[in-house]
Amino acid sequence: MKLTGIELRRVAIPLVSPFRTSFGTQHTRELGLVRVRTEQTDGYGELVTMTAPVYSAEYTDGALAVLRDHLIPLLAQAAAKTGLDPWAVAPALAPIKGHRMAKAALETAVLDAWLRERSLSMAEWLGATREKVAAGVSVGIMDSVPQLLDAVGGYLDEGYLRIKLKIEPGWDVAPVRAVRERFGDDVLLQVDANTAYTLADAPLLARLDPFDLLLIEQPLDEEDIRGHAELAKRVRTPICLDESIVSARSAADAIALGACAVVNIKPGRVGGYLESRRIHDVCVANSVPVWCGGMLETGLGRAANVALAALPGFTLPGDTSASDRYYRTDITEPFVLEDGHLQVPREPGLGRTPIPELLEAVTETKEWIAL
Ligand SMILES: O=C(O)CCC(=O)N[C@@H](C(=O)O)c1ccccc1
Repeated sequence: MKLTGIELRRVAIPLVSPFRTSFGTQHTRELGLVRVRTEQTDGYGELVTMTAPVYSAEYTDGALAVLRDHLIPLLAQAAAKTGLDPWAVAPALAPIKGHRMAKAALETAVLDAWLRERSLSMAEWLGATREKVAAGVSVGIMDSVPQLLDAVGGYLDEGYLRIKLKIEPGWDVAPVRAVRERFGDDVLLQVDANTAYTLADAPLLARLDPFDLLLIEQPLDEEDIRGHAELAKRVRTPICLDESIVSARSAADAIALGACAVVNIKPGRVGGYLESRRIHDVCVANSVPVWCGGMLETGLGRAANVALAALPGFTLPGDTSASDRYYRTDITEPFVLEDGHLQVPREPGLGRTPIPELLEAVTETKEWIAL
């Protein structure tokens, strides 16, 4: 596949409500967009970095710079010789260390274009086995328990099949207890700490055990694999890793060390959808259930995540919520919750394309790089 140029955009989309996690509160989602132009079509990849490097070391302006100054020149060199297929992208970018979200955006754009040229859907190419995926929803830290209960009640009324509560020290046992007392024991419920605790908090985290949670997500520092393995011996609730899992290798290591019983697969965090499928395969081989995490993606990244979540090993509802969980207006045709599920796109490529006037309305900067 011959590439003719690449466009980088920085977009800023207002959130329908502030989203608070243990590392801060977001009012607007500032992310990047990569468009790869080939002789026949366009391909899109979403850059899921945060505005600041608070979830991981990457951040949007830095990722756009590394794309412009390092990753795209390398890709252009590889493409100039033999054209480019999706599985050749990661090897071409390997000389650059890290920057997995930036690499994921570029690889996904190339994959999208390659699929569109062949009228293949992402779901078909990945090996999806489902036509729709169960949708969970992530609920931020709130100012009060009553406010949280209103939010959870609203999402359950909308039909979400799983509730994920963000927690941090001082906002953990009480909100979980309140949700259980109000909505009962049958609601699928899990918590996400985003690395906010230490092993010394094991007794506190064990106080979550009576609430029959599906999992506790990333309680400790992303580099504390041993700590998670020790914590798993001191709490009954299954440990799930997010920030710690950056590749199939790190997933295999964490599983072998007993650091996690569940894995959140986030394509941007692990360098793209090809590596995501490898992590899925490693987890399935170890009987470790996986679910698809989210980075408040627009309909573009959301479409790819829904296709990924349709693979057989994704047995838990993921953070693949409807578009209106975060955005009043998505930049693509929105994803709509239907009986607690999202339909897996079967159109060529990601199955969603930006609506030009909506994309322009949220574009802060854009630049074209001819190849
Ligand atoms: O539904 C979504 O897309 C967001 C799910 C979610 O809570 N993501 C969290 C996370 O830590 O997993 C996150 C939010 C914002 C930025 C980074 C991560």
